[in-house]
Amino acid sequence: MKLENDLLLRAARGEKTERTPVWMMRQAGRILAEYRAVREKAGSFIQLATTPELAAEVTLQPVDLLGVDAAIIFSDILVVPEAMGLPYEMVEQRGPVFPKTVKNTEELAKLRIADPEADLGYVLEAIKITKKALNNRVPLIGFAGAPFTIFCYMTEGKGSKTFSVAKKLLYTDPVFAHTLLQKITDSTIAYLKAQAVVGANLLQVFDSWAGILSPAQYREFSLPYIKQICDAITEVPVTVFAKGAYFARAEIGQLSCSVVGLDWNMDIAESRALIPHKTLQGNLDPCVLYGSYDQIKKEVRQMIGQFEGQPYIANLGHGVYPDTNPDKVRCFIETVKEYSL
Ligand SMILES: Cc1c2[nH]c(c1CCC(=O)O)Cc1[nH]c(c(CCC(=O)O)c1C)Cc1[nH]c(c(CCC(=O)O)c1C)Cc1[nH]c(c(C)c1CCC(=O)O)C2
Repeated sequence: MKLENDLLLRAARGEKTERTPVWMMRQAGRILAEYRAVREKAGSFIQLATTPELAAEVTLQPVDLLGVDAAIIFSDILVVPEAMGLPYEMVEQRGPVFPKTVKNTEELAKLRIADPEADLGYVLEAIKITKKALNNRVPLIGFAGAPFTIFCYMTEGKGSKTFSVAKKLLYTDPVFAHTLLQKITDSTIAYLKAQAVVGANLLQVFDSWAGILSPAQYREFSLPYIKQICDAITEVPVTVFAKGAYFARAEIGQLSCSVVGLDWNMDIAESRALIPHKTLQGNLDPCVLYGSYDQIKKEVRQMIGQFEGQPYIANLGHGVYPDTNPDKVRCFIETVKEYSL
């Protein structure tokens, strides 16, 4: 079925579009009172994420309430470790915690390759419900974490500024690290393919912790696994967003993905020179949305002007912060829509 608004997909394929498509990482979430109400009703983040009807409901909210050009399925990157046998908890005000972690060969041997139908059926069901409710209005984005970012959580057990427990393993036991990374990669490929089969129109890979690695470590422990994912996913376009990996932009540009996501530390002109043949996505500093309406309009126009001439999808440089005023978000989205390339 043809989508009414397929700007995102055409831009992802490198086609010229009548205007720039726009969506926001973390658009389905706490910025919206309507999200907070559904989350309240669900009882917890995990209840919400594992109840397909409710996950679909909050996925649709930003399309209806903010006017974005794509929906992104409401879930989390940490559902993959859970499907491999390592459950997580979401602690209020603190974030995700894994009661058990993986640090040695015995623990690693107990993990399975995720079976999407058996272990992640609730996400696939949420995608099906969302697709029906969207009724071809806009594309639906599916996603997964990049293997290195998932490795960080599975070994460290919680968020961290340095992820030094995870990084230590890269130096002390590279064989263990590669074996775990491969298991995560195999699980992720199966999961992303399953998302495409049930209707995801584009898949984004989030390497949120790429920036903690040295260029050499990134080349050894992250890029080869993202490459496997990009090569395996032939069903729909893929976006690679590697937060903080400014040093690897040229190599990321060589992957067989369609879109490269930029964070706000990445200079736009420099990024275009390094990645000339792909669609770029990004990269407004989410803190700009704390500014005045005039400041937001000025910054957004400046950003689009710098991307002009290359296929482009407007977004923030990372997820929107939960205390952002939704009216400022609407200003961001409207300004992109008014500025036609
Ligand atoms: C690293 C990472 C995680 N999750 C995710 C990433 C990669 C993207 C990034 O770098 O931000 C991805 C993610 N998590 C969530 C989405 C939903 C879709 C979207 O709107 O983008 C997506 C794409 C929902 C969520 N995932 C989480 C929330 C907030 C929890 C809540 O609503 O109670 C939401 C809406 C929780 C979460 N989940 C995670 C953390 C560190 C936290 C706690 C921090 C926080 O609270 O924002 C892990």
